Amino acid sequence: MTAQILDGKATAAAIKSDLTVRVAALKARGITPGLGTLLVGDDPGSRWYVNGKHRDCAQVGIGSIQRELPDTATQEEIEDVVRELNADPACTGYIVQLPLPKGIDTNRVLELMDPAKDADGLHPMSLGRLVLNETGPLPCTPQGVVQLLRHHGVEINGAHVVVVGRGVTIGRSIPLLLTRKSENATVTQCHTGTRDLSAHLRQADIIVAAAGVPHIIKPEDVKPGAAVLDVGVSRDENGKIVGDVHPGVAEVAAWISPNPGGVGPMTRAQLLVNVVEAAERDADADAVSAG
Ligand SMILES: Nc1nc2c(c(=O)[nH]1)N[C@@H](CN(C=O)c1ccc(C(=O)N[C@@H](CCC(=O)O)C(=O)O)cc1)CN2
Repeated sequence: MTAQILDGKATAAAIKSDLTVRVAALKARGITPGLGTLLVGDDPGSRWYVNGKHRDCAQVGIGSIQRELPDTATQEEIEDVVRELNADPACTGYIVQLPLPKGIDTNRVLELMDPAKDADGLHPMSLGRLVLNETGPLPCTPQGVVQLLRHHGVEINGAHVVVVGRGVTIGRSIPLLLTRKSENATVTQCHTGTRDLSAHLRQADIIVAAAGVPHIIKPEDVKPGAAVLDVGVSRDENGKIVGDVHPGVAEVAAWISPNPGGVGPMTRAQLLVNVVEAAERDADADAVSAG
């Protein structure tokens, strides 16, 4: 068997094309959605991601607000920029690019964000809304995974999904999304404390690998016909991405997401979805209050 590709680039392009129409409709109502980003430090990877987010905004017609601080920035300096973005009327939603430099209390920064402007779905209020099944921004990478599966017609309803990893941006929240009634999956979450990871993986209809450990998912761990999503990003000595999934898995799985070109572009597309949905919610609320 050679797996079919869960094509994140093409799926993200389709989402962005839909968003272009929705942004034009907002502009016709006098509203231009704006995405703000705060980048602290000069990590080339983070800078690349942030620049990509602004390129995406330009593509669909969303405005950009780009804020940067050096890696010597103090907690107070970072929090001052967060307050400015909270107050900026041009900024519909924003993200603080993670990770922040060592010594910065990330949770304190995220908690200071106006939850109504949380474009990442990582504010405690947004995560709480997800637990309570309320409307709000969804965490971008986990929702990117769900959309990638849906777009390719991979059955999630009733599937046994094994998630490897428990990091805040992905592993922690993906079971919350997949166990909603609309998705209806059964989820096993594995992590560094899991005994016999292979035994869990072999039961999975869908594997979401977000461990950040190169090639931790081996062909012999995968049930023939499973769908395998590679969310892990490690780098080799030449800076090339090495995912969590061994290339040989493509011979066993029915579906596989490439890395790069799989979940990464979906993360960026979902960020734009969150901004446009926030602008649409604001516009509808304004229309109601105007009578
Ligand atoms: N505030 C946030 N910080 C971080 C998040 C996040 O969702 N919010 N996730 C990651 C980084 N990230 C988004 O910020 C991100 C990662 C990867 C991609 C992407 O498109 N990757 C490409 C390949 C890129 C390359 O060659 O290096 C792909 O997979 O095709 C987009 C966004 C951590 N921080």
